Amino acid sequence: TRSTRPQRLLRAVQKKAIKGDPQSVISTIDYFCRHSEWAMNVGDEKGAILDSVVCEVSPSTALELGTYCGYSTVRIARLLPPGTKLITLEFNPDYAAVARQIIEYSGLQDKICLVEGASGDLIPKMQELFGIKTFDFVFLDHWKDRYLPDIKLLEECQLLRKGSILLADNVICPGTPDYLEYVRNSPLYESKYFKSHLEYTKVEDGLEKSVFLG
Ligand SMILES: O=C(NC/C=C/[C@H]1OC[C@H](O)[C@@H]1O)c1cc([N+](=O)[O-])cc(O)c1O
Ligand SMILES: [Mg+2]
Repeated sequence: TRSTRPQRLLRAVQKKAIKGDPQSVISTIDYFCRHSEWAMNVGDEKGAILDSVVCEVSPSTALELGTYCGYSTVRIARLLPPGTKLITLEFNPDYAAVARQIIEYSGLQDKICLVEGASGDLIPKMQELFGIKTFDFVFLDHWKDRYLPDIKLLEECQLLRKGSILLADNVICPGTPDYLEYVRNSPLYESKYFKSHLEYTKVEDGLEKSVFLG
């Protein structure tokens, strides 16, 4: 049977990127998605905004919802100081299998813990599985209708603290209207929109950065 797009993306990384070099893995994926096949990575333009927020927060504990092929996982982990952990949750086992290989190829496997499963099931287990008290940084990039229920779950499980930063992809395209309405109107958050474009296109999209006020 025909290979899948994630498998073709992985093959491009194994063929063209330098093993152990996260930046070359990132550049190879961006080149593949611009010149061969579009894929739903956060991409280079929004990725630069993601980089600047990760550097500003310099998190000790970080959570990513929606690994896909591991592009943003590698982008985030390459900026984390030694001894910090990025936990990334992926529901789709085929995506997870590709992401594991891309993460390993980048050489960042010691900073990343990829867990397969539904975010709604795994978030309440973060304390027991990883001894996590609170997350300094959360990147939301999974199913768009799960953003709102999952941050409410993070609140209920007391996994956010004063100053925790949420960064959400695709708040315009495909769009997360209920999430946006919540973080922009709830007294629990201070929210800011970073205008950009849908990865590898001219379509408007953006990232929403929200500080939990506790
Ligand atoms: O659905 C998107 N992401 C959620 C991914 C959902 C799938 O991967 C994680 C989950 O296991 C599910 O199988 C998405 C879609 C577009 N898009 O343009 O359609 C652009 C993006 O940046 C996106 O993150
Ligand atoms: Mg996205």
